[in-house]
Amino acid sequence: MNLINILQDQYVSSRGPAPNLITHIHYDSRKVSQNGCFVCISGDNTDGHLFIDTAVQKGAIQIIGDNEHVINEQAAKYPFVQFVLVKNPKKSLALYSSHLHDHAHKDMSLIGVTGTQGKTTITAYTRYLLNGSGIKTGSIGTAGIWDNTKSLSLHKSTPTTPESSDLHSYLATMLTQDISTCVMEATSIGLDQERLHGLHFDIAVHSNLYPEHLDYHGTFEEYKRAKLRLFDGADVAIVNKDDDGMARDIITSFDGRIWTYAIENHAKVRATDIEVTTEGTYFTLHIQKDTHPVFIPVLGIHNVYNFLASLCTCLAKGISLHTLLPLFETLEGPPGRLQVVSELDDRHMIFDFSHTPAALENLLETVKPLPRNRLILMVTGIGIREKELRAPIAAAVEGKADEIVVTSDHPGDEEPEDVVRDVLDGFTEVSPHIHPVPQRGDAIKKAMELAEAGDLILITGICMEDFQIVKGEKVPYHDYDHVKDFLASRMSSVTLSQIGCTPSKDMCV
Ligand SMILES: CC(=O)N[C@H]1[C@@H](OP(=O)(O)OP(=O)(O)OC[C@H]2O[C@@H](n3ccc(=O)[nH]c3=O)[C@H](O)[C@@H]2O)O[C@H](CO)[C@@H](O)[C@@H]1O[C@H](C)C(=O)N[C@@H](C)C(=O)N[C@H](CCC(=O)O)C(=O)O
Ligand SMILES: Nc1ncnc2c1ncn2[C@@H]1O[C@H](COP(=O)(O)OP(=O)(O)OP(=O)(O)O)[C@@H](O)[C@H]1O
Repeated sequence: MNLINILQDQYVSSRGPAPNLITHIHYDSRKVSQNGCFVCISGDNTDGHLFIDTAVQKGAIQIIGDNEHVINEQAAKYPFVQFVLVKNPKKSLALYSSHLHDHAHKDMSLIGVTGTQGKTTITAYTRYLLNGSGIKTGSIGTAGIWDNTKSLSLHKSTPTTPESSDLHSYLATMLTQDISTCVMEATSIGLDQERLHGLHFDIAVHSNLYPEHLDYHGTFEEYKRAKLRLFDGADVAIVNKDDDGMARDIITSFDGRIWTYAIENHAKVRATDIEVTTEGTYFTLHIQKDTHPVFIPVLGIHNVYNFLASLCTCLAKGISLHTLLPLFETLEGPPGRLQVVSELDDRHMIFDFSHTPAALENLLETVKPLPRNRLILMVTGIGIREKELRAPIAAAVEGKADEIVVTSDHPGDEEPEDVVRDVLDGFTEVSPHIHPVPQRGDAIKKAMELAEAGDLILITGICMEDFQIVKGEKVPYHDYDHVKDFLASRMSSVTLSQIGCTPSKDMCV
């Protein structure tokens, strides 16, 4: 085992016997087992160097860290274990993980997507368009780990950009399925924590940049700096010219080829004459001097931006517009992002992931132009996190819908009634049009009961997975089951037609 080959410039020195075989690598002592390598990472709460004893007890035969004093001390205590001193444990974790997975990423084309909003959607659109063009493409991000056809049931240790040890194993899994391209979300936190260290991106995609995660990054400039790292060394940059946040920074510093897209400004690829309907969005697509009328079955101007980013990515990959054009009208987004689930006779129903006051305000702006009668809105307080957002959620939506159903999502250790009460506290007035319904499934039915002909039912919340977290347990749960139950009980014959998604269990749960 040549540590310099594996750890490259991160290697400093080593002590103790070189292991014959390392079977796995982990940054959490609790997850290490026989013949493993444990990487000590200094975090926000604690320091991995404190858990070397546990890792050795669990079977670690190699320890990597950057605290020379602790590494030397522990090497004397455990002479049968190899201790490796490195410059940066997170970069070392990435390089070592790549080695353990035979550098699968080098046999794949990687596309990274970064920005404050739109990453999940751009990732899903790109995956759809590339697969439709005959390029076997997987994806990694908030919507899960996907091969070219389905979501894979692989464990995720982070919400969006995986730790490098997981990331390399996902890529290796994809390669065994002959997947040649992977499109992945690159979050500022993931980039900052070196989860993508050592990967080469053929294409780096930018959506937009607004202040977010400032508690983590400290300043907007640091947040931007983290995002810009995706573009270091990439061959092609896809840039949203309408974004004031970081478009200029990329354009002025990027060395490779640049594809720009925009709605407001001049760009290589542009959309004009946008018309949003309940079925989807019509616009004129401009690619340099050529124009094409286009329909995509998704809603919202922001999704036109996301589509343009994905289209540029495909064009930059060398796919012809001729190949892509027929795919537009069946474009599929990620589950629960303005997902038009069904036309219930003469009513409309949309699921959206919005669960913060800002996202709900955005969502309500987006659906404003849609032709409809009344708006029936379901909002949720979340039990397992963001308790402080419950009352502000009420403030964000008060007076903006005809009927508001308030419910709970992932109640966790709390009673759903208490979660709902916290949301209700945020309304300034008591109203017969505000309906507290603590159980999420019952709340969906209530929203459907309230709707009449021509009404739009907007179901929001984070319940995109197939479970609810209740008292520490993952309880199986699907929103769509409640839609179906309601329809079965109330309607003799209904056509559920999908726009922008395939009817499936993972569609709206
Ligand atoms: C806030 C944040 O980024 N946390 C990450 C960070 O955790 P931390 O600094 O709190 O770690 P810590 O608890 O101090 O522990 C330090 C080290 O000791 C280890 N440890 C700890 C206890 C023990 O008994 N044994 C042991 O080995 C820990 O595994 C860790 O390696 O370092 C850990 C190890 O590298 C990460 O797994 C962890 O991500 C957690 C899971 C997470 O959820 N992060 C979120 C915020 C995140 O990354 N989100 C973004 C999306 C953001 C967006 O929405 O845009 C993402 O890309 O997923
Ligand atoms: N291009 C965009 N511009 C502005 N807002 C957007 C854009 N794309 C999506 N949004 C808004 O952000 C929400 C989340 O979209 P999406 O999941 O694609 O973004 P994301 O960057 O992956 O965020 P997250 O990591 O929180 O999932 C959408 O429901 C929509 O309200």
